[in-house]
Amino acid sequence: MSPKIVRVSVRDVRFPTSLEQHGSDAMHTDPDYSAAYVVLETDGGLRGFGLTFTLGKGTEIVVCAVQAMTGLVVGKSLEEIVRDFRGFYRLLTSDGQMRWLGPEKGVIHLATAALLNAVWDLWARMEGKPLWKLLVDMSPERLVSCIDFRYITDVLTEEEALELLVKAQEGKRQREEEMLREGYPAYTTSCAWLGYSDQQLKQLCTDALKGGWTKFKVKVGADLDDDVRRCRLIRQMIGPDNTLMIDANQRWDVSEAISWVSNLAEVKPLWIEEPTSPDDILGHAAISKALAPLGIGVATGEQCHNRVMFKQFLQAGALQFVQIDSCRLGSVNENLAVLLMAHKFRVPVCPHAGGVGLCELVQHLILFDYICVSASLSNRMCEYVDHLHEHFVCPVVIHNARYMPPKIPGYSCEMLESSVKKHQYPDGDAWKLYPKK
Ligand SMILES: C[C@H](O)[C@@H](O)[C@@H](O)[C@H](O)C(=O)O
Ligand SMILES: [Mg+2]
Repeated sequence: MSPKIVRVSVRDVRFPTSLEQHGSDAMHTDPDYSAAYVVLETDGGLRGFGLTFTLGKGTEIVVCAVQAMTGLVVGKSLEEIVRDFRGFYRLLTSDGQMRWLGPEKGVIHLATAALLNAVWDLWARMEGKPLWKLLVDMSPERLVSCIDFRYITDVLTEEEALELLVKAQEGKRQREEEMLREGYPAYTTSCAWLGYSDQQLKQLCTDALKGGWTKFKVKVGADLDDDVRRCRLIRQMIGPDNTLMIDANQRWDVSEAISWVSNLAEVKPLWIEEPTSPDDILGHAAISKALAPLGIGVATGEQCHNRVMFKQFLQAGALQFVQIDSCRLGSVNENLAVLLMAHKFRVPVCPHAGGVGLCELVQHLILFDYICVSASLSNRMCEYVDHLHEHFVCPVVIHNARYMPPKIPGYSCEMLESSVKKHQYPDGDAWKLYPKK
C-alpha cells in the first residue's frame, strides 16, 4: 500500500546568522538564514521533509504560499504522484489561478520547491535509499518522466534527454564506487563573507588550508579598494595553485562589472559570480565575452528562477558555470532538466549551496550529475558553507574537502525537532533572546 499524504505542515524557522555577519555579501548585508520548513504526514506514519531557503524577513510569505498549495497535495498517494511525476509537477506549477503569482518564479516557485523537496524525500524514504541513489537506480525512461519539457523542447527534447542518459550509463557503476570511496570535490565560501574583518579572513583561511581546502570563494562588490586588498590577502595565503572565485551578488551594471572585475584580474579568479541582475541574460553574455580574454568565467544560478532562464543563459553563451539551486528551481524535477541542458551545452555544473540546508540537499543532485549525466569532474565542484549543519538529523559529511555520499534514506533535510522549536519565528526561545527584525 502506498502511503497517502494526509496532512501538510509548514513552519517559519529562522537562525540569527546576521549577528555575526555570516552569509553577508554586497547586496545581502544582514541575512538571517531561514527556511519555510515542510513536513508531509502520511496515513502509514511515514513522513517527508522539505524546505526552501530564505533570508529572514518575508519567510512568512513563503509559508503562506505553501499553505495555499497544500490542497493540491493532501489526499494524494505517493504512488499516484510518482506514477506521473511530470503531471504532478504541472499540477503545482500550472494551477489556473495560482500560476498568475509566478509563473514558475518568485515566492510561489520557492513554495513549490519546498513541497516537492518533501515529496522526493518521502519517495526516497519509502524506497529506503538516499535520494542520490534513488535517482542513480532509476531507469532513464523513469527519470525523463519526472521532467516537464514544456518551454525547453527547442533545446532539449524528451528523446534527446533519454539518449543522453542512456549514453551516460557507461561507467556508471565505477563512478558510483568512486564517489562512495572519495566523495565529490567541494569549495568553501565560509572564509570570506563580506562582513568579516581581515583578521577573521586570515584565521579562517589558515584553518581551512589546514583542513585540506584548496578552493575558496570571496565576496566582493561593495568597495573596490577593499576587494583588491582582501583578494590579494587570500591569494597570498592560498598560493598560486589553489583556486579562487569571486562573488558580487548582482551588485553592478554591465560595464561596471567588466571594469571592476578587470581590476581584480591580477588575483586570477576562476569565475565572477552574479556580476549583475540575475535576469539580464544578454548582460551576462557581454560580461562573459569581455572577461574571456582575462581567463575569467561567469557563474550564475542561485537566483535563476527556472529552466527557461537557464535555457537562454546557455543558448546565449552567457555563463561558463551553471549554479543550480535545490530550492530556487522546482525541486529535483526541474533540476534534472537543467543538468541535462548543461550537459548538452558542455557547461560544467557547480551547485549553489550553503544557507540552511542547501548543502544537505544539493549534494544529492551533484552526485547524480556525476554518476549519471556529466561523467566528468573537470572544472566542477560543489559549494560548501560551514554553518547550521548541527540542526539536521543527517548533516553533510565532508572529508578532505569532499562531500561524502549520504547513506541514510531520504533527501537529508529533516531538521532536529528541538532546533525547529527553538528557532521558530517569532515565538521560539531563540527569538526571545535576539532582537526581532
Ligand atoms: C545571502 C547569501 O549568503 C549569499 O551571499 C550566498 O548564497 C552566496 O551568494 C553564495 O554563493 O554562497
Ligand atoms: Mg553566490
